[in-house]
Amino acid sequence: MVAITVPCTIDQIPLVKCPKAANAAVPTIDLSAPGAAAAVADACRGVGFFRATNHGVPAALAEALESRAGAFFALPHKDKLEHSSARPFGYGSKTIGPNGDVGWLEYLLLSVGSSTIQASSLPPSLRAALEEYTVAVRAVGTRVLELMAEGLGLADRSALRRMVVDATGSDEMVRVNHYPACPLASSVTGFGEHTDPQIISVLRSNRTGGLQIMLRDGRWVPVAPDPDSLFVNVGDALQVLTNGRFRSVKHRVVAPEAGKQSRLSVIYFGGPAATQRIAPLPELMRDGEQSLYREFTWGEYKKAAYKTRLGDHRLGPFELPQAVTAAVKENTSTDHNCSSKAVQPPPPPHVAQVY
Ligand SMILES: O=C(O)CCC(=O)C(=O)O
Ligand SMILES: [Fe+2]
Repeated sequence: MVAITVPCTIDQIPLVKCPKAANAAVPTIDLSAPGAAAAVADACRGVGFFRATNHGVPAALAEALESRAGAFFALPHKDKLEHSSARPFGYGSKTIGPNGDVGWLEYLLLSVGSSTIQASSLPPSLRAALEEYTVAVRAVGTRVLELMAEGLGLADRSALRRMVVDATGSDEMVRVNHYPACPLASSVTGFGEHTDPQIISVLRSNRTGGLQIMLRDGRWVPVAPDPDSLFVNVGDALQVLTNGRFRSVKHRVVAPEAGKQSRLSVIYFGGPAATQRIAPLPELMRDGEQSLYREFTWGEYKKAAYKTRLGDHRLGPFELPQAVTAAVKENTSTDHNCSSKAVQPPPPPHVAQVY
């Protein structure tokens, strides 16, 4: 990435440096089809990302949210700033987290408690649309977590779901990202590369692309937008719970170029309660298999992660030595042209922010 200096309204937003690539062949899984559990597990073992169809979220809910969120982002900047007081939650513009990450976007980051959005000051129609959508997307998260447990062969099909949707004090969030077309340059970072920290993320966007994922061989590839589908990605906590069987996928967003429609995405993040112990599920461990990570609680992870940058290797401090050796072997065998930190030997032990 190369930093550019542009007028202060943009500040210094890095460019994304990557050759043009064909759209990713994202695994597509019909959530209600027989065999969905095995397909989900395959996708999570592979790229760590899949497209979910037949997910049950009514199109009207997503469209209502899209139009109300669009109206919110069209408000004068000073009106939107009134919603930015409850950091890290609320409205944000161009800065992501407290540690210097910037992107060509504005967003609302909201905490979900008992299915309700914790943001009483939002315009009531937006809040209502967010709540309805959140209830529906949580149900998708529940179904996906059950399919994951089944696909992993866990006897207790509720083992993952219980950590997120059934747990008191679980760490669920909804984020609405708005990426206006960027008039000053192309390939401008919308949302810098990162992995999502939680257990799962469920994303929906409008018809404007920009999302890219990193394949296992280190290549960055664009994901074609599809407003009728939901995209699920494995988060860091799930990578640990499965002792690396499921892979937390690196992803990023490139801002739309001048003249293009804005990108609007809504992401549900399903994380556990602060006291939840995060360690490989004993039932998954084969005889003699060693944990790749030292045990931590979700609260410890978040605390460490808040101190770091978006693209940092946040699981690093929790990896045990054999995990680092395996990662070096994998990374040094890749060959590609994209600039990316993930194909370097693992960085020193520090972690990225949880946002
Ligand atoms: O806006 C997007 O499409 C993805 C954003 C993202 O990765 C995130 O909010 O964690
Ligand atoms: Fe993300």
